[in-house]
Amino acid sequence: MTSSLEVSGATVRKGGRPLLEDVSLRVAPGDFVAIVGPNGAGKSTLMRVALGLQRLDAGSVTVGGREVSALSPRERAAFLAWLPQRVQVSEPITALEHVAAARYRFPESRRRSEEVALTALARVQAEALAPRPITELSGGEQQRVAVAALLAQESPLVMLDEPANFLDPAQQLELYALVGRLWRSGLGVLCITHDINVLAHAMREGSEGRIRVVGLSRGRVAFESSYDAPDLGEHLGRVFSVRMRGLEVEGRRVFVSLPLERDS
Ligand SMILES: Nc1ncnc2c1ncn2[C@@H]1O[C@H](COP(=O)(O)OP(=O)(O)OP(=O)(O)O)[C@@H](O)[C@H]1O
Repeated sequence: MTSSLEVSGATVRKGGRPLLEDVSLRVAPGDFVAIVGPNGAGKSTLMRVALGLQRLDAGSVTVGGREVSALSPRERAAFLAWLPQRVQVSEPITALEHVAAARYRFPESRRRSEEVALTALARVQAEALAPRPITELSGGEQQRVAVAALLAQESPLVMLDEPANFLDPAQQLELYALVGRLWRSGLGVLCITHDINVLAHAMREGSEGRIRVVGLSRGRVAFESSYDAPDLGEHLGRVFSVRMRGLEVEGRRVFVSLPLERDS
C-alpha cells in the first residue's frame, strides 16, 4: 500500500473568489516538499485541503489511495501528522501526557503510550520536559514537544505549517535540524514557510537537490523547482515581488531580498 498524499487539481472558492485554483502535488515518504509564497497566497488553505479539513469545489485529495475527507480522524492519523504554528493547549497537561495523547490511534495501555512518549521525547532531547505542564514551556520547548508528538504518532507523512514562526534564530535552527533528521529517517515532509532560508537548516551537504520547492501565488502554483536550481532566486523574487539573490555562505545558499529596481 502506498502512503502518498496526492492533491489533484484542488480548487477552493469563497464568494466567487478562488483561494486555491487547480493545485496538484504529491508527497511520498522520503520526499521533502516546501510550500512557499507571500501572505494570502493560499498556503494554509492548501494545508487544510491536504488534511481533509477544507471542502473542495473541484479536484481531489487522496492519502494511501483513499479520499482524505472520507477517513476517520484515527485513519487519517495513521498517514498524516500535523505540526501547527503553535501548540494549542489550554489545559496544563504535562509534556508527557501531550505526547502520549498522540498515540490515540493505537489500541494500547496508557503505560505503553507513556513509554513510547518518553522515547519520543528522548529522541528530541526533551526527556527533562516530560513532567512539566506544557502551558509553562517556552515556544521552542513547546515545538520540541510537538515534534516528539509527531514521532509518537508514527505516521509516514508530516505536515508542518510554519512551525518556526514564533521562534528565535537558535530555536528555528534547532527545529529545522530536527525536521531534517526526521526526513532523513524516511518520513515524507510537507512544509509551509514564507522564509526560504529556514530550509537550509534541514539540509545536509548534497541534499539540497532533493528538496522540492513549490511556489504559490494567488492560489495557483507559480513554480516548482528543486532547492539547488540556479534560477530558484528568480522564481522566489517573482512570487514575493522583490529581487531575491542567492548567496553562498559557508557552503550553503541563502537568499536575500532586495527592493525592485525602479525606473529613474
Ligand atoms: N474561510 C475563508 N473565507 C474567505 N476567505 C478566506 C477564507 N480563508 C482564507 N481566506 C482568504 O484566502 C486567502 C488565502 O489564505 P491562506 O490563509 O490560505 O493564505 P496563506 O498563504 O496561508 O497566508 P499567510 O502567509 O498570511 O498565513 C487569503 O486572502 C484569505 O483572506
